[in-house]
Amino acid sequence: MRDSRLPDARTLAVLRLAQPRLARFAPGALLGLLSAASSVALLATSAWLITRAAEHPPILFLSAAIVGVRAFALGRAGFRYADRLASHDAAFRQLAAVRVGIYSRLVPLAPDGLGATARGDLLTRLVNDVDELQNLPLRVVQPLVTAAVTAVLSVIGISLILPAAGFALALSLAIGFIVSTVAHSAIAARAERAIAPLRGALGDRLLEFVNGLDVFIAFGAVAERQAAVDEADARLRTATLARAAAAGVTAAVLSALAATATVGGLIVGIPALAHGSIGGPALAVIALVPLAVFDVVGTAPLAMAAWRQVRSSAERIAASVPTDPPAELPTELPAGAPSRGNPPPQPTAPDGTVLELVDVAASWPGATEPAVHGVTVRLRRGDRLVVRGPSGSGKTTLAHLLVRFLDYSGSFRLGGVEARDLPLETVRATIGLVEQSPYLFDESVRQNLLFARDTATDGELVAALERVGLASWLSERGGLDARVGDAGSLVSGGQAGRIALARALLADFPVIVFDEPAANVEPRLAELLLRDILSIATDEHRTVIVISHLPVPDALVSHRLDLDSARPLEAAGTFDPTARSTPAL
Ligand SMILES: Nc1ncnc2c1ncn2[C@@H]1O[C@H](COP(=O)(O)OP(=O)(O)OP(=O)(O)O)[C@@H](O)[C@H]1O
Repeated sequence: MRDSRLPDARTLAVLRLAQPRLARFAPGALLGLLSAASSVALLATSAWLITRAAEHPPILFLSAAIVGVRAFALGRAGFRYADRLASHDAAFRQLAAVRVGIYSRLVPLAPDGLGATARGDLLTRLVNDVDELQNLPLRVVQPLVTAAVTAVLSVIGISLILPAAGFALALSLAIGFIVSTVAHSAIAARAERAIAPLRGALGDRLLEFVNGLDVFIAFGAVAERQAAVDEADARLRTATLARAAAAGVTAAVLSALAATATVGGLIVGIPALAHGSIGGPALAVIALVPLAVFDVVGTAPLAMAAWRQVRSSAERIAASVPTDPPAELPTELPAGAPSRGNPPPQPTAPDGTVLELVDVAASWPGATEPAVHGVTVRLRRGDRLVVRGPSGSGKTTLAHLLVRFLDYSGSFRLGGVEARDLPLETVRATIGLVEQSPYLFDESVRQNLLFARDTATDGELVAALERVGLASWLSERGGLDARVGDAGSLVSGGQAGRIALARALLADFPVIVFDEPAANVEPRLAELLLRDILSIATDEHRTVIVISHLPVPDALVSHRLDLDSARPLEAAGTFDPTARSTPAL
């Protein structure tokens, strides 16, 4: 059985991270215990008081109990409130640590180590599964501790009044716990373990549905995809219903056993009353206290159920990040290690070289063959390299290795320093990548640009937009507050490309790589965009690498690189740095 297995080491590490340390957990647990004890004491004192009052003793004999009832009633609510504050505060703080822990393990994988990860499922792991972990302290550990301590103290208390009644209470509590836990597990264990993965599947299908809506509408596949979402939703609902049914059955079993415990107390208590070994008020306590104790102990079977869900979420979180990142991804220098070369603020080697690749190759995670290989090129400040090659020849792969999304073999030097000896941050501050479909945030134009340099003034932002030919567009749209829409849906492909260019200029990368910057632009405007990119870069003495299948005039190009996958391995992509301005395409 799956539940009987111990969680594996990675799941245990996630669970350990989710459980607040003792100093934080103890105040909430103690307050919760005081609240539960107040509940039981309130019922015991009330039962004693009402029965004793019926005997008409002098009021003096009742005053302590009257004060007790008030104190326990107030204490129960007050301790419960304080418990909620303390235990939720501890759990939420812990969640922050869990989230930061997961993000810091995910970031080194992004973006190329997450290619095979379903984004909707990843989102539910980061949101719902992490949220589920708060239940470890709140709904698993604390209720079990409270239930166990309350049960033991109540059995001791009742045993002091009448040992046989104490034994009856202990027996019914044990039976109640075992029967309700087994019943709950039989009805809902499988569903509870399935809820987190089913939630992930639903998130995934929903995200796919929303993201691909235009394609689904165009191909008449909306109904089919909607059915897929409905099916995932129905499976999740079935599992949730099974969980609710199990909770209902558990509550019914516990109520029945609480009543049985009361009857048991009366069965052993009435003869004791007849023999005069206990009084009427004590009998009332023996008969009624089990009701309050079962109220508290009844949370234990639900805690076992919560444990199944917490464990399933912890397993999913542990599995969302591989133990060892794929070898194809770059590794960061060890923390605190000085970079083996000086970070190049002006990334120019003494001989004037900005960037040099010698026999460079790179592979995608899990691939058996390198996607690009044998690339040799040397660029100086202000050089403009145009890379071309057939589809699949490794142009995007080259762009990704240049910004260190992928690791490389061979030599890749930046300002004379081997790139793998520099912190990733330094490489990415030196080389900027403008991707084929540049991502625009659903924000104003201003925010999309400030993202590159948050200290820029409005004047600098407008100047950057003017520089990339967007001045009239900007005034038509009403200035920097204009929205660009979700993923740039309110701007054209060419405008998005220009905003991305402005962003790269503002970020002030000494080297900028453009991956098919004109891919989504009609031919005439595409040529104009390419021209602008290369001439602006020339004016600003930046080094520019443009991946493009479109012809680029010789006058704008200083180097060309052909990545022809049809060529033999040793000759592919080799560029002779002495041969400047090779024939135009
Ligand atoms: N994320 C990825 N995971 C695994 N393999 C990939 C990934 N992206 C690309 N590849 C593979 O790497 C090889 C090179 O792809 P790449 O995208 O670099 O080519 P490209 O020259 O940019 O093509 P295109 O002109 O069509 O954009 C291809 O065989 C491709 O299937």
